[in-house]
Amino acid sequence: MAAQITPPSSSSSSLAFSSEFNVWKPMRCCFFKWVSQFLTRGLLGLGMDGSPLAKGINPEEQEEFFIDILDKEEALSTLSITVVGASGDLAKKKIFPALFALYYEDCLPKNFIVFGYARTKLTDEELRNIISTTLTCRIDKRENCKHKMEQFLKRCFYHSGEYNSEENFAELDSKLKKKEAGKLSNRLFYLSIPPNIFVDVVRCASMKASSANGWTRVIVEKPFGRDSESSAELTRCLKKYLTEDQIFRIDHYLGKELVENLSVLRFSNLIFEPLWSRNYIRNVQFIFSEDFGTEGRGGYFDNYGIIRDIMQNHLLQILALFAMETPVSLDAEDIRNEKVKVLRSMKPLELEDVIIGQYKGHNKGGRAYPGYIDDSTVPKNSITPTFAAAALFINNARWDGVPFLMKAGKALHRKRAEIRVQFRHVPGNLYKRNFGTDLDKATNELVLRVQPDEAIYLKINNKVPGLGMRLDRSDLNLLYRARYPTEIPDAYERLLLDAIAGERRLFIRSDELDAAWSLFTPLLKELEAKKIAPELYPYGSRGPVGAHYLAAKYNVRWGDLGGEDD
Ligand SMILES: NC(=O)C1=CN([C@@H]2O[C@H](COP(=O)(O)OP(=O)(O)OC[C@H]3O[C@@H](n4cnc5c(N)ncnc54)[C@H](OP(=O)(O)O)[C@@H]3O)[C@@H](O)[C@H]2O)C=CC1
Ligand SMILES: O=C1O[C@H](COP(=O)(O)O)[C@@H](O)[C@H](O)[C@H]1O
Repeated sequence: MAAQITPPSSSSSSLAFSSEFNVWKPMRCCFFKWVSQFLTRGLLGLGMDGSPLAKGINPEEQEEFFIDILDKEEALSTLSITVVGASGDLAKKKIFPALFALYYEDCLPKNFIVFGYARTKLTDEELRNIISTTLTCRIDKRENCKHKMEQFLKRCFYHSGEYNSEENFAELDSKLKKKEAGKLSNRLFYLSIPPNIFVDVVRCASMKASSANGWTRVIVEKPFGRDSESSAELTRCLKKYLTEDQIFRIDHYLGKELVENLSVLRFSNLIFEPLWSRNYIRNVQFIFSEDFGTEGRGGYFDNYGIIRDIMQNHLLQILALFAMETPVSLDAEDIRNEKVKVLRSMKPLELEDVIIGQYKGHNKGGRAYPGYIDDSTVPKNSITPTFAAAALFINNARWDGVPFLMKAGKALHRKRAEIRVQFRHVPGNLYKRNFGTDLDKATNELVLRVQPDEAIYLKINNKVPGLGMRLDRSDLNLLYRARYPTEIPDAYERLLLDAIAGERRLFIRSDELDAAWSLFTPLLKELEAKKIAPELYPYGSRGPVGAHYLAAKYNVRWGDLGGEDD
């Protein structure tokens, strides 16, 4: 009987010995052990003669043997990544730098090329000049950085074309083919473009620039529609040209280190999982704040607003991961099945459980900060929310009655994203009288600070050292920069690597998307139909007071506003 193999828990558990296994370096570094375990204990265990194991050679020789196979396979295949919308903000700010970081870390296959595609007329050299300004060696004081950048830029090319022109995509295809030089070609398209042209690009790319002999995948950026109907329509149109397996809907919050760690924390530590329910948890808070406004993205933002921009996707995805039942395995489908179940167990949001706000101009320290409607790309009478707070509930046995609060806002007093878990009071607490009247302040709180300054800390009650019996609140604090010397990779690096590996765990499946929209669509329609005016809050403030009333309605205090840097 073949021995049981446990796939690695990191990003490529779905890699199997299929055609996808046309081998590149990250698999070597990250999964070599698993690969060799599989081969030696699996295939070889089934009695393949001539194997290194059968020949009785040592582990180093085995490793060399497999690396040799991987090298041979790698030499025969290519990866072409086309960034559609290469002239845009996201491409420059995130995608090219993430690709370079992967290259620097030796995580891209030996044969890879990157193509920028957009309408703007640029030469290869001009694209290289533009992107070179945003490439950085992620980790300080790295050797060879300049040389690596030059090598990376030599692999970057540009093709100018219209987004709805099959002819222009056929030209791209010819250029790709030339560079791929007859090897097995895998092609990844990253749609870093406004959503109104997603379908045109997918149509042209799939018809004229799909790989003829390898895989073709498309990373789709948000927004995935504005509501249930438009999202379903987008999915329907994308599926005319692509299968669900080819579509990688990206939510970059799922690629953040602390979000990735949420499941590890919960499922690999005995102390958390037993507490993870209504029996011990009083409420959970998902908080996103930025200390800047829509600067430059007002045109896009005004059509969406903060609920669609942050809550319906980033915060809801984290909530689903937080609240899901234990998945059968770490496989993408098992995890996404559990997330869908949570989303489908939730009550759609109602107006009375939501408050919205919009930032207004404010003078501080002799500086004038503009209001949202001062943005030249925003209509003067806009009532689009730049802040929202909401209370959500999961109607299942684990979470019945527990408020899940979300808060998201732009132009607030600081930049922060965190998950806060507030626990119940200690029943019959022996030290009750030491806490004064405010027992809520004495409950435990677990905080996962997603950014900045990643940390996990647990607020506990502790005796102040000394002869008396005075208690205070202290933190058991896992501050990442103090504990881990390595730089944390950007979310886009992780997600790009996963898309290349065919790992779908951190991408949104279409039924997840439908369930997410079902929760928010009725509310969004009501807000728009009733033209509900947002509560104004000053740029750089802590947001509208309405958020406090909403929390108070459910006996909750926002954990991020507790003082002492919370
Ligand atoms: N920027 C960000 O921080 C984030 C962006 N996103 C999403 O990523 C995608 C890309 O974002 P971003 O780079 O900011 O977008 P941009 O507005 O910068 O657009 C990207 C490129 O698309 C082309 N383009 C822009 N508007 C139009 C239009 N109306 N019709 C046709 N082409 C157009 C332009 O290229 P050209 O004129 O050369 O063809 C532009 O350089 C969007 O879907 C956005 O929602 C998601 C998260 C964060
Ligand atoms: O998706 C989006 O995210 C960014 C915030 O991302 P972060 O990784 O910098 O926290 C937000 O500014 C933008 O409005 C939104 O579209």
